[in-house]
Amino acid sequence: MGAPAIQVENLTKNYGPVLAVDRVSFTVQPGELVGFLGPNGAGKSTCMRILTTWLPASSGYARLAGFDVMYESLEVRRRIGYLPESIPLYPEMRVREYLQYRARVKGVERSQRNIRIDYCMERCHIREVRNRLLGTLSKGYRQRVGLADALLADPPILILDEPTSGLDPVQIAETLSTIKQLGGKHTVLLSTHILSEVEKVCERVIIIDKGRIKLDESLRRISERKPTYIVEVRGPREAASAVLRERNDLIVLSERGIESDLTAFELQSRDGKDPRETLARQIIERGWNLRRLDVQRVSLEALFAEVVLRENNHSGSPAPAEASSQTHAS
Ligand SMILES: Nc1ncnc2c1ncn2[C@@H]1O[C@H](COP(=O)(O)OP(=O)(O)OP(=O)(O)O)[C@@H](O)[C@H]1O
Repeated sequence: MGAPAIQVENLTKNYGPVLAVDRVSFTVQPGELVGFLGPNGAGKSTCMRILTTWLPASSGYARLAGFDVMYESLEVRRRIGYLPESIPLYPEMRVREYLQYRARVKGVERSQRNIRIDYCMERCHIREVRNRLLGTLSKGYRQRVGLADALLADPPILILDEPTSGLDPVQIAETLSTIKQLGGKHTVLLSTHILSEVEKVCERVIIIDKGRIKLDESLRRISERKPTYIVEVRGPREAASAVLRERNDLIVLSERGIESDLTAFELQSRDGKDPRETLARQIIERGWNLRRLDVQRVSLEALFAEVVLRENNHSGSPAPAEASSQTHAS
């Protein structure tokens, strides 16, 4: 295998007394589509600015396509497309004119310029605004012009800082589908606040909080993590607890009284086998009632809650285990 597309080693950034990025290390292989997730102020934009050579690190290093961001910044810039969080556009320029200017700056061959511009406008759904002044565009269209700009020179690596910010739901769906199609051919590092976007588009997630990496795992492995079984039994609590704890194939993660004779248990299977049917039989055979028996798969939301929210929330309330359709991390 050649050089990783992105290699980050002990990257640290201080803004005066503020430690924004704290010894961050990760590697992204060519063609991977990685979600970079974290609450506000986690350090995502700072990392992305360092990776795109716009900001020097205080210590540590990063290499993109094998080139050092600090000492070989021109080589790095040639190989990346960057969509910053706020896009600096020239308000008096028209969309197509702006992309022509950007294609020139990026050194796209003259004979290829119009082909690339048309392709990127099509991909980013901005053909209909190609003659509009940038200053008159909505935030959603500005964002998509920024994405088209990032794609212009067909760079192998795309660094996208909140590409769906300001878009309406239809535009979000279109942009996510565009980004998904870019994976494989391009390496994509995508920062977002929205967990469901990562689930829809990415193969892997890196969660950063307070400048430190809290999780770096593929979504497939997350989905393969052992599920939790929720059982609510109406019957004598001590006896019900003893029956569940006697089973060698189960781990009782928690036990909580809901009413005087109603108890909720959180269980995990030791051997990976689904224990629901045997559990139901045991409970019914003893003449108790089974009010609830379900399985909760590990979701990104639950993991996010575990690694970020629980630590920040000193109330100690347990993390929710089920994903909602769209959850904002901040
Ligand atoms: N120029 C700066 N000067 C001082 N502190 C800064 C500067 N830029 C960012 N910070 C601080 O560094 C930390 C990380 O900020 P950063 O913008 O990288 O986080 P983020 O994860 O991108 O957040 P958001 O999602 O809100 O954009 C925050 O505490 C922020 O206040």
